[in-house]
Amino acid sequence: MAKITLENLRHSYLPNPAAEDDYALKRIDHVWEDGGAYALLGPSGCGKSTLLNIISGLLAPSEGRILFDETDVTRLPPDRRNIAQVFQFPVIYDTMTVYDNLAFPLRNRGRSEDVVARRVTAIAEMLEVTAMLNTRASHLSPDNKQKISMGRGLVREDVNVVMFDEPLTVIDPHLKWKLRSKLKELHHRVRATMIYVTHDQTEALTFADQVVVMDLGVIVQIGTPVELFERPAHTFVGHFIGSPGMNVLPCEVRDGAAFFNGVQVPLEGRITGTGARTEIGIRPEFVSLAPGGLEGRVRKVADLGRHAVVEAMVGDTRVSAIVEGPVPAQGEVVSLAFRPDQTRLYADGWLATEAGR
Ligand SMILES: Nc1ncnc2c1ncn2[C@@H]1O[C@H](COP(=O)(O)OP(=O)(O)OP(=O)(O)O)[C@@H](O)[C@H]1O
Repeated sequence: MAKITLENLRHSYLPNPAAEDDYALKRIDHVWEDGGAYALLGPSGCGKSTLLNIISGLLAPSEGRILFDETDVTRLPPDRRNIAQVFQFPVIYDTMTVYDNLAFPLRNRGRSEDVVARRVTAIAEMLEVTAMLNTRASHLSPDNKQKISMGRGLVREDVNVVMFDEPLTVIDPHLKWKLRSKLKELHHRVRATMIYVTHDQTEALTFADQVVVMDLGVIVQIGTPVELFERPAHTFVGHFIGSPGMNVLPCEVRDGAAFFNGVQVPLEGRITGTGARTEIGIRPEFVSLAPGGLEGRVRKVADLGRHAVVEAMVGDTRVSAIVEGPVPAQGEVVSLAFRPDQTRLYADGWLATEAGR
C-alpha cells in the first residue's frame, strides 16, 4: 500500500497544446493517503479515465509527476507499478476454477502454495464465495464473475493501490447495492489504498471516505459525502450531488448583499468573492413553504412517497423545495422560505460566502 502524490499534473492529447481548453486534465495537485477509500466521480468526458490511466502508467502525463510514497513512478510502465485493477467487465479465466482464478495473481508472482491457500481462503470468505471455490468460472453468473474479478484485485497483500473502473456496470440493479456494501466492508478489512471511478453518485457516496469530484478536467471538490452535500465548493458539485440537486439561482450583488428577483436574500455569512456571474445556491431540503419567503407559483409537484418535490417559478427561475406533509396544488402561489445558514453565494461557480456560525 502506498500514499499517491499527484504533483502539478496536466495532460493534453494534442501535440502542441496552447490554450487551457486543449488540456483534458487542467491541473491536478493532490495526495491520496495510504489506505484511503477514494471515489473519483464526474460525468462522462470529465477526465476520470485519463487520470486513472496516468496513475496506472498506461499514459504519461504531459506535465507533472506521480509518486508512490517517495518513489517517482511517472515514467514507469504499468507492470512495474505494482497495482491491481478491476475493470467494467470481469477479467477471469473461464476454464479455470474460482480457486485457481483467485490464486493466479499470487502464483504469477511466485508465492508459495501455503501463502496462496491462506490468501485465497481469506478473500473467498470475505467475498462469500467459499462454496464456489471448486466451480469452473464459466459456470458463474455475471455478478459472481465480477466478484471473482474483484477478488483477484484484492488477493495480493503487496499492491500499492487497487483501482476500480466502473466495476458495477454489468451487475443487475438489484444486486448492485449488495456488491457496493461488500466492497466497502472489504476496504475496512483489507485497508488497501483504493480508487473507485464512477459517474454514479450513489456508488461514490456509499463506497468512499473521500469523494473527488471532477468536471471539465478539474477537481472541483474533495470531501466526505457529508461535506459535499452540506457545503458544495462549486455549483457543479451542488447540482451533481443530491436528488434533486441544489437550486442555483442567478442573483445580483450590491452593497455586500445578494438580490434574487429583486428581493434581498440573507446568506450564511459575509460575501468573500465576486465574479462576472453570481448565483445563490440552496438545496431543496432547506427551502420550506413558510410565510415571509419569496413568492412563487407552483409549476409541478412530484410525490415521492416519504416527501414531495415542489417546483415553483419565481419570475423566470425554477426553485425546488422538498416538502413533507400537505402539498400545494399546481398553479397555487406559495411563499418559499430559504434557511439562511444554508444559503450561499457562488461567484463564477465557486463558493463565495463565509461559513455561518
Ligand atoms: N485518446 C484520446 N485522444 C484524444 N482525446 C481523448 C482521448 N481520450 C480521451 N480524450 C478526451 O479527453 C477528455 C477526457 O476524457 P476521459 O475519457 O478521461 O473522460 P471520462 O471522465 O473517463 O469519461 P468516460 O466516463 O466517458 O470514460 C474528453 O474530452 C475526451 O474526449
